[in-house]
Amino acid sequence: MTSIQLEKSPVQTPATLKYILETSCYPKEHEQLKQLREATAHKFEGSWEHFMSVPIDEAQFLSILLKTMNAKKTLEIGVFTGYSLLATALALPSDGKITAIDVDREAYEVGLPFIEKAGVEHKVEFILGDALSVLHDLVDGKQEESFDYVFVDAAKDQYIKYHEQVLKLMRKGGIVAYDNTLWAGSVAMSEDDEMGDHIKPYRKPLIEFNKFIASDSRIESIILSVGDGLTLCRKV
Ligand SMILES: C[S@@+](CC[C@H](N)C(=O)[O-])C[C@H]1O[C@@H](n2cnc3c(N)ncnc32)[C@H](O)[C@@H]1O
Repeated sequence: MTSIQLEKSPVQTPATLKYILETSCYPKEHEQLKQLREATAHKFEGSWEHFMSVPIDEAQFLSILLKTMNAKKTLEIGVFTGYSLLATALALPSDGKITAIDVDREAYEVGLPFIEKAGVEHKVEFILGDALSVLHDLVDGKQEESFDYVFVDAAKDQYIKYHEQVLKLMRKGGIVAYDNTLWAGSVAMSEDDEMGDHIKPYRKPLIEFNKFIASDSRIESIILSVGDGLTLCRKV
């Protein structure tokens, strides 16, 4: 797992990231998160999906953020096997809720036993479906201004569209976190630079998203150099 995270980080040197993981992250990782991470690595070994879970340092950062802001009602867009979902559920109080959206139930079911073993499945409502249409349903279902925190980690070319709906759903002062906004460093490269085939298609949409967010006066925002780039937005 260490080597996967090292390949994934566009901003840390391998030595610095190894140091962060070994000194700060692995010793504090919840046992069920560790087991979920290992089960995911085993199930998807050798495939590109191997890289989809959020890195441990990012999950631990978000966990502290959730606790600091006393978040209770949360939303996750893009679940995969549930590493960020379980990290969020563990950070919420016992009456906290996380609505989790994904088109892939099979992947969610890989992580579900660990969510159950951690005793936090009662906080999770999994909704199978396309994120954008579920977001519209939530808006139509009168859930506006009710979410404290939203984590976005699904289709990278839909982020601007998600943003419009998410802003309606979030309360003032709420936080939305967008994952992968540095996209393996490609957002800072030129089109002709060498990059993997899986990186190219989403480079431009993410550059556009980053520009859009920087000029959106409805939020305060910052791109953090955590993991593959994490943009935090606070609704003003
Ligand atoms: C990067 S993974 C999420 C990783 C997850 N946050 C974690 O920590 O393990 C992206 C997920 O988004 C889902 N996804 C992609 N497009 C989607 C869409 N249009 N609607 C809902 N889910 C989508 C994929 O099925 C995949 O599980």
